[in-house]
Amino acid sequence: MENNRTELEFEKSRLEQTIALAKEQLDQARERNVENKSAIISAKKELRENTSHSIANLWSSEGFEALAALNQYANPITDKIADYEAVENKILLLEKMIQSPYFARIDFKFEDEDIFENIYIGRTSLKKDETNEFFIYDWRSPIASVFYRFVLGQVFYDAPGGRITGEVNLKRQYEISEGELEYYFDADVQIVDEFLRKLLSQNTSPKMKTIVETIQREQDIVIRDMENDLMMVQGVAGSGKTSIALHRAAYLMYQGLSSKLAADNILIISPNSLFEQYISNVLPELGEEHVVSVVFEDIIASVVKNEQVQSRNQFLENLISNTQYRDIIKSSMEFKTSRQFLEILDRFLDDLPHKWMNFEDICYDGECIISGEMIKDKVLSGINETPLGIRLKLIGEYILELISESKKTRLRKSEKILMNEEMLKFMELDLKDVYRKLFHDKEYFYSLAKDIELPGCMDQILTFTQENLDTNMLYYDDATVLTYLNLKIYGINKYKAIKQVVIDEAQDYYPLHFEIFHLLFSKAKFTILGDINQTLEKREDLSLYKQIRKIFNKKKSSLVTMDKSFRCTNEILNYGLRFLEQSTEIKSFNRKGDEPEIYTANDQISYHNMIVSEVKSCLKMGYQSIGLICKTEKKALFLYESLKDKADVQLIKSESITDLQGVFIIPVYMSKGLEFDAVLICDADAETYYSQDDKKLLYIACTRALHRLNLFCMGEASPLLNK
Ligand SMILES: Nc1ncnc2c1ncn2[C@@H]1O[C@H](COP(=O)(O)OP(=O)(O)OP(=O)(O)O)[C@@H](O)[C@H]1O
Repeated sequence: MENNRTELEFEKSRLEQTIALAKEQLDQARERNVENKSAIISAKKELRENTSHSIANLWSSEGFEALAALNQYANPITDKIADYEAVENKILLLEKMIQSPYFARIDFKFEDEDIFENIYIGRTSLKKDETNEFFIYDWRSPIASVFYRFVLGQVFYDAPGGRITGEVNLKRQYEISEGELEYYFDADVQIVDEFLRKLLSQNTSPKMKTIVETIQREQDIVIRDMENDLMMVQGVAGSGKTSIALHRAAYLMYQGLSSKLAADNILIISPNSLFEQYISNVLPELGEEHVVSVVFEDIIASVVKNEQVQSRNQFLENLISNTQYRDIIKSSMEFKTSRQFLEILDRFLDDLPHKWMNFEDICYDGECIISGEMIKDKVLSGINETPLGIRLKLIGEYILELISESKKTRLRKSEKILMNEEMLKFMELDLKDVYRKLFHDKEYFYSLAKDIELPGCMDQILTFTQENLDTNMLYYDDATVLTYLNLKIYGINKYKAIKQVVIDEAQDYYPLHFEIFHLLFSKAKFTILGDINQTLEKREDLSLYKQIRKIFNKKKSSLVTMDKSFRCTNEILNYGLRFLEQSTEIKSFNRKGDEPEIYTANDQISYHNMIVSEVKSCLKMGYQSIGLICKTEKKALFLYESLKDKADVQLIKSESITDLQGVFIIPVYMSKGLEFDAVLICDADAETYYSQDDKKLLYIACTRALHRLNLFCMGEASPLLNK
């Protein structure tokens, strides 16, 4: 008892000291930014006073001096602004730190020393400048890995200088809020599990949360991996893949301090904007504000310009809806993103300058400057070193030089543009037009596809694509192919700086997508996370990861499997398992809840009443996020129209961006990656869910629920619900 009291006193006093130090540094940082601010204002004034004339004259004969003068005044401002921003960032971190400086402590003794040191671990580090003493270690620091990976006893961790061994005789966890120590406990496996179970049984928040306090050993191994150029994770629903992806990005940033990795060197690729919004809090909470995140459509838009492209959500809506086009859309996507079609595309690319370009003689003032045959030779001679589009540009410039020479004077800019538009037009490639030709000339298509295995419905795919390409919209599958062709023909510089790419929900990409990632980020390292059981309208097995490995062809790669789900209760997880064809080993965190129930109604009114009554019960139970999942957007819209006057519900459509707090109606493909306290699968009838692919949708829908899951249907329940 006495001992406990002194321990508590010790912890309280340690917390006070830590907060006092953080406050001192906060005051200093604030002071510094007051100074920075006034320095920026006066430097700006000086710039205005001394350079206003020069800016106006920038393009005149004294332009260069004006520019130099401008630089002389502008550079100090830029430096001050950068410093101001860095200090602002520090202020934010310190403000958070004062509220809750650390969450864990380990007492660690280095192998060759006698004394155990108290290592406090928090979201960011705190060091006393005068003594260099660490009051808090960042959770990403090498020594902090001991907390995540070991219980008590002999331990080790890998530091930049090599492996360090030692001993741990205490592991303690804290709950500190608003600067007050709420409680602490000394951790052994059982207590830690209990702590985590309690944490997981809380209600979800509108945005994804960090998990720094409870990262599991196997998760930590992936987060900190620096050995592999390609790290792949196959993890069951709710096993923490997205959490790992984000914590890994934060870890890479921390590591980047020594390897000069900046925020714009990391790219996170998310499945859609809603998901992007859902995860947008995690990195800032971990102190990393600026990591860039994109969705695949952003990539398409940056490569295929000036086209109206069908969104992925629109594509999925068509793919999943039970319309006459469902099969052909699916076959077309599968084929166009397959290795077989890739081979055809590569043959087509080789063929472009032979078959699809007419090289004409270039004549100027009655004189033949260069023959078409010669241009063609030049194009073909360097085709392996430089992409075709770039080569054509270079040769175009060379021809303009030849014309200048024959004219014996330099061509003016306007003349060059005119010649490009008139004489060299045949050297331009309109890729969409060329791609259209591939599908319009069936005989040619089949000649290219010689010896390649084609799907039985190849003819239908050709006709379907022809028709689509004749519309104003570029369909998602064709836009993906055109992105590939564009990259092969022109290359791209935009993503040259990217050194680390993190791809979540990898199971939804096809081989062609991975080829595109490979072309875009040829020098980058990849972290790829997915679940072969959560595909949309496609079958996957572990060979997905083999394919990825083959496409990226990295020196060192690894595949880690995660089979423990942190999200759902036992009952929900077990219910979801019935939809998996392959027997998958999934462990739950042994959290208990109610068994999911199926409710059927014979008419619309009682069907809607049942749903409204369940929503009310969920709200009464205190659940803050409730997801009403429908198969498609069309069905979601219909349900919304029927319920909106009976309950406070919101509809999530293709491009909705919102906080997930409240009651939502959402199509299943948009619910991927998200989670809700309670889920109602609203259209679990036999007409809606019937195929093998639909089973995966049901699996995805069920595993969105943390605490409560129920299924509703009008008419006959889907036979897929039977075990
Ligand atoms: N180590 C952990 N400690 C606490 N919570 C965790 C941990 N790992 C995961 N979780 C929680 O489990 C839930 C699922 O995590 P996450 O969304 O990252 O899983 P996922 O594998 O990406 O799921 P899905 O594939 O179904 O989208 C989240 O609420 C997350 O906070």
